[in-house]
Amino acid sequence: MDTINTIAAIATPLGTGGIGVVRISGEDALKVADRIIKSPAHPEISSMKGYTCAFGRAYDMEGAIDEVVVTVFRAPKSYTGEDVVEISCHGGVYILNRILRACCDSGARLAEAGEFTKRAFLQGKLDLTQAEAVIDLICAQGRQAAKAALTAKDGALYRKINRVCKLLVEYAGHLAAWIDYPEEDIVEINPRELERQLGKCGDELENLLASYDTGKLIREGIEVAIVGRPNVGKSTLMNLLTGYDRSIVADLAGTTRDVVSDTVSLGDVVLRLSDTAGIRFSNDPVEQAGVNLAMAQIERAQLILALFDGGDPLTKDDWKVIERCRRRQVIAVVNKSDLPQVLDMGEIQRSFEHVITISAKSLDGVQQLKEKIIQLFHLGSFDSSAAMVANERQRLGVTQALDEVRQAQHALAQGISYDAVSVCIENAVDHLLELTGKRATQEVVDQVFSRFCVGK
Ligand SMILES: Nc1nc2c(c(=O)[nH]1)N(C=O)[C@@H](CNc1ccc(C(=O)N[C@@H](CCC(=O)O)C(=O)O)cc1)CN2
Ligand SMILES: Nc1nc2c(ncn2[C@@H]2O[C@H](COP(=O)(O)OP(=O)(O)OP(=O)(O)O)[C@@H](O)[C@H]2O)c(=O)[nH]1
Ligand SMILES: [Mg+2]
Repeated sequence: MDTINTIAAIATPLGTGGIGVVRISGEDALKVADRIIKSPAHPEISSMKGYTCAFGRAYDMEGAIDEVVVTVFRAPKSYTGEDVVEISCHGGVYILNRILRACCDSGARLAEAGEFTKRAFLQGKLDLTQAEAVIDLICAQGRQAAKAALTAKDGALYRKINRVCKLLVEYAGHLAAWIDYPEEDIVEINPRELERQLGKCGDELENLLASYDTGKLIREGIEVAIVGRPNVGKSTLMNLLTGYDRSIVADLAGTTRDVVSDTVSLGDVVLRLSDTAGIRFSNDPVEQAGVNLAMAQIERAQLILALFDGGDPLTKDDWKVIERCRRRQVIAVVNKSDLPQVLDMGEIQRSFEHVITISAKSLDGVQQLKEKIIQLFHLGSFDSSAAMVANERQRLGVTQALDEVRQAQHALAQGISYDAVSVCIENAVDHLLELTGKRATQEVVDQVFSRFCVGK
């Protein structure tokens, strides 16, 4: 057991920046600050009020480290619920590390990953789903993902789970009373009515699960492979979508060799794009290796943009691409619409459900391509202000709770003993309480916070 209960960490990214923050939390946070900060206006940081700041200098044994601004938060009104001191210094790796070391030499210890938020959880500031939303906020790459994470941080999922949980506890209590004191004057259980109520709880849990796949796409982005035979304009499209010269474009067939990847936001949607080598048979082992990578990318992708050259007839290599894309989520993109069109569109229409004609040169059709992607993944109907299940842990917990609720319903319908019904409902409650962390094992809690970075 660690005896030092005051933690410190660098809260900002370790790099060069305008300012950087070292954060201290715990009962000795103010004492630690007293030892390393000298502020002309506040000789004792520990006598500052909560939510106030002061200008000063940070010192260690060797002397002054930097000029800083110190912000004081007093328990319980802080992120962690404990006394917190934030030291804002100049944003350099050396200075940040030296101030952190000074904190540790003055009564703090290094924080573990996620320990600040874990303390907020232990102090009851957040439930586990809200803590998880903090990481999702940090990792959000687009508007929808950030909004959904903030909704969860505000407790939308927590409240929903809590509501269902309360109802189930009520039913379980009623059943238990009925089972234990059948001869007493307890309102009789109407199995049909209870079955109906359980059905409603089950439906709520089912609705939560329904948005999981779309939410995952919004959070993590869609893995998109841009493929096609050489010279159809894959790299040109890649550059157009990323907005800069990410890939080399040349009139030479076989220009792209490696997989070139980048992440872009198209409106609300994050695409994890991969530009690939043109698919054709080649005697050049290096080019062939690139083609193999392209093939592998097709297998991995959630969406394939299969490019064709509208200004050329279909070739054997085009057919290879068509074969590879069968039974996959594909948009056929017929490029170079600015050139006289000779491509057999009939064949393309027969081979692909979704076909978009564009010119990567003149940008014609690119907007339609984007809209098609949003439409294909049902991202347009995504409601980021609704409660939703945001990760595997939550999905599993809700699924297990739902399973128990459905079993309870089934048991009622079959006229199986109230004992069995009651056990199922109690199991469902257990799963829900583990989700919010009200009744979670140390392992579950540690697992959640192990996903955090140090300083959060
Ligand atoms: N400087 C700074 N910026 C930050 C944070 C921080 O800790 N420090 N945050 C985190 O890393 C986030 C903000 N989160 C916070 C959450 C709660 C409280 C807080 O003081 N809560 C009190 C008072 C609430 C109230 O007045 O209603 C409380 O919960 O009792 C502070 C920051 C993002 N920006
Ligand atoms: N006219 C016209 N030319 C285009 C268009 N898109 C790309 N090109 C040209 O087509 C040639 C090949 O483009 P790239 O983007 O390098 O083609 P690629 O598919 O990446 O080729 P590889 O990497 O060799 O497989 C270049 O000269 C581009 O300028 C278009 O929409 N219209
Ligand atoms: Mg290329």
